[in-house]
Amino acid sequence: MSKLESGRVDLVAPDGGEQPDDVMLEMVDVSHSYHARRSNFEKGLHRVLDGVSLKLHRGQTLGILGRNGAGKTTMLRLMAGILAPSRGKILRQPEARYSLLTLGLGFQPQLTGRDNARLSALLQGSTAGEADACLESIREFSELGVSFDEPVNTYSAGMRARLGFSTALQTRVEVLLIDEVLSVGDRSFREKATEAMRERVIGDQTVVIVSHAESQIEEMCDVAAWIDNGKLRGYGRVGEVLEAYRS
Ligand SMILES: Nc1ncnc2c1ncn2[C@@H]1O[C@H](COP(=O)(O)OP(=O)(O)OP(=O)(O)O)[C@@H](O)[C@H]1O
Repeated sequence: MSKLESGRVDLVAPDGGEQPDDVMLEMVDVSHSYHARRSNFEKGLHRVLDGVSLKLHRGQTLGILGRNGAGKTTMLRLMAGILAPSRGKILRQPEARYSLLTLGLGFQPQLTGRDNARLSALLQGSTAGEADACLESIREFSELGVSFDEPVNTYSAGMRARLGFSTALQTRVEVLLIDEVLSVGDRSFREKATEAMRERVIGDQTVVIVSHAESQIEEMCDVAAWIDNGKLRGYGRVGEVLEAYRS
């Protein structure tokens, strides 16, 4: 893997040169706008991100900070390739897998927890054998007991969160993009989930985390990006960015 890939078409870095192998993702002057129904946005567009540039190196854990509506989830969706930027480029390693973990989304309510877990694993690129092999770990970690084999539409919000997190934890991809998955469930499960995620990010896993829990960002991340009003207001070592964010 010597070059980063932007979307499905651009196979070269913006300057046409080689990107170092350890850069797993690069955002180059990325802006994103949504079509707005409200007329107070210029030309019917709501610009959520404005000229954001950053690089994510292999093994780094990047925390994204910002107030409600700052554009954090949008940024993760752009990084995952679910959204295409309105302007700028997002470069990825062509052979690496990028997976966005969010809770509560993507479950088929009529299917059981087990079948949803299997489906998620398959959608994230596992083979049928790999998906089946991780079901027991998911059942055990989720502590759902017999409910694991009940339809998800009978679950409470907390039970869905347990299933979502336990499934996400099994995901084996090169770049893990995590949206607020550690802020749900009851306290004991949250602590267990945080500990499991901490073990995961300490290794050479490349991770991007969005969380409103500043302490989690401080503890798990080595770099942070602070998004404010669509712009990158701070980017660098987590301690320094957090200090600026809090002041
Ligand atoms: N699909 C969409 N269509 C139109 N506007 C959207 C869409 N998704 C998000 N937005 C708007 O974009 C802005 C940023 O949303 P985003 O979800 O990225 O913020 P966030 O920082 O993750 O917020 P929070 O911390 O509240 O989860 C918000 O003003 C939101 O209303």
